[in-house]
Amino acid sequence: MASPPNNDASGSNNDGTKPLNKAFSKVDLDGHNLPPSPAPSSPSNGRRRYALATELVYTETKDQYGASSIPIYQSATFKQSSAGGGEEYDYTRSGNPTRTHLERHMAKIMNATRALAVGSGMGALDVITRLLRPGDEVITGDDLYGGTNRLLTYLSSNQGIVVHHVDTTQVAPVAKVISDKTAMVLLESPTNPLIKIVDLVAIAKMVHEANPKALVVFDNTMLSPMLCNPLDLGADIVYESGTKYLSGHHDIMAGIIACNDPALGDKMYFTINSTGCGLSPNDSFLLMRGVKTLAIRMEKQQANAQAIAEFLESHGFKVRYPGLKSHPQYDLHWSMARGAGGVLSFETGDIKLSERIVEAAKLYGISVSFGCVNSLISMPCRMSHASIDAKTRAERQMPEDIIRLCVGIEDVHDLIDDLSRSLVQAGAVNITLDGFHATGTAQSVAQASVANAEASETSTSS
Ligand SMILES: Cc1ncc(COP(=O)(O)O)c(C=O)c1O
Ligand SMILES: N[C@@H](CCSC[C@H](N)C(=O)O)C(=O)O
Repeated sequence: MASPPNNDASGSNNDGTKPLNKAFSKVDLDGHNLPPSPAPSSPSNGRRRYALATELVYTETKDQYGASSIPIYQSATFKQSSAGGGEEYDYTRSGNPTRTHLERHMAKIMNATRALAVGSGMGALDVITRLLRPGDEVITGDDLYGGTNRLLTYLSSNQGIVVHHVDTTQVAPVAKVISDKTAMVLLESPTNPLIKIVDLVAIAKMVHEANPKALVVFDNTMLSPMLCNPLDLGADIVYESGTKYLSGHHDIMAGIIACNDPALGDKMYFTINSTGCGLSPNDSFLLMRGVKTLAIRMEKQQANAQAIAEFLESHGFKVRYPGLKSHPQYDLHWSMARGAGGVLSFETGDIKLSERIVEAAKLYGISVSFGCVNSLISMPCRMSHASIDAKTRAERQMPEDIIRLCVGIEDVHDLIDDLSRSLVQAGAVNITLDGFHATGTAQSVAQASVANAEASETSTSS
């Protein structure tokens, strides 16, 4: 995993569990020292016995033939021994053994007592927002995944829900709008695509004090349970798009919801059974198979992302990535997370230039989504966030030229070579004797961003 800022020798594993043997647990496969957990203690609540990488692959299947991989129970119905029923399963919409196996595994991985698997990340948010009633208020961020923004806009236009979009990187803007009508505070971090960091711990504390009935809901798609356990940091409900890191191969759509309150879990299960959005047996199997390699994929993806972020920054681009010390919320990120993840974005200052870079790339597929084993490149304002109208994007200061890189597990030299070639081919860099440097617009964007960061540092310290 990438290194957090402080490097003491407290002796816990990088996912917060206690090592049995310090000598081995603090050395990774390459013999480098592993950093200790920067996250606040991150207790396992008694559900996880081993380090997360071990728990991801360790499962107990209860199968009559001792199958070591959960079978796909591809059946809509289950026979009952009598008309009275009473068996665990009757109908796959209500429950299916393959899905149950995945849900129990995910609960363990997410430090939850209950996990629920549905057909997509948006399906997960739909289930969660059905806890709301007309007149309820939701507080959320001003840099949100486009689909989340679209669902919230629908709820406010059609379901009588009031939605406040505020800057959730700080507590004060949330505290300003919280009231006894607030039913939900919906957070996402790092935000997609501006890679802003949300202070979950401080916001959850403030929300629970100001309105104990309000639920703090956290979208952990960008980090995955490998890097962050929001339930340990104050969230009441956490959800993720299983389409991304959890499954890891962009071959399924899935969503996972987790919580520690049995009553909340029952309410959300009621919605899943009533609406029929539970994950199919086949996709439950694929998600179960994919999640076993999450630790090793994430380790490689974020090591590659770190190298690419440093490469771009060293050549004068304004890069947004929480693994870079230049990220304005670097310390805050590392206080909550065990790694920086595999998504970064950078600006060029020119939409056409960004288009040329994206289209010149060969190894990076032009595609939405992230978290899969192969690298992707996109222009969020045209693609993943196109459902946010241009005026709102401008109000929220989303640069139209922003390029998002979702880094995979390829050889990092190939990835950097392909990016360098694309930058040169697009005319984004000048080649000089001492290497190459961002040209005109890209360079002035980077310089302006340094000037802005220095100005905001001066204004906060004065
Ligand atoms: C941060 C985030 N949350 C939720 C979703 C929704 O997930 P899905 O596409 O699986 O519905 C996405 C992407 O789609 C996302 O980027
Ligand atoms: N056309 C889709 C776009 C999906 S974006 C997927 C992913 N979350 C990302 O950020 O790339 C839609 O309208 O939802």
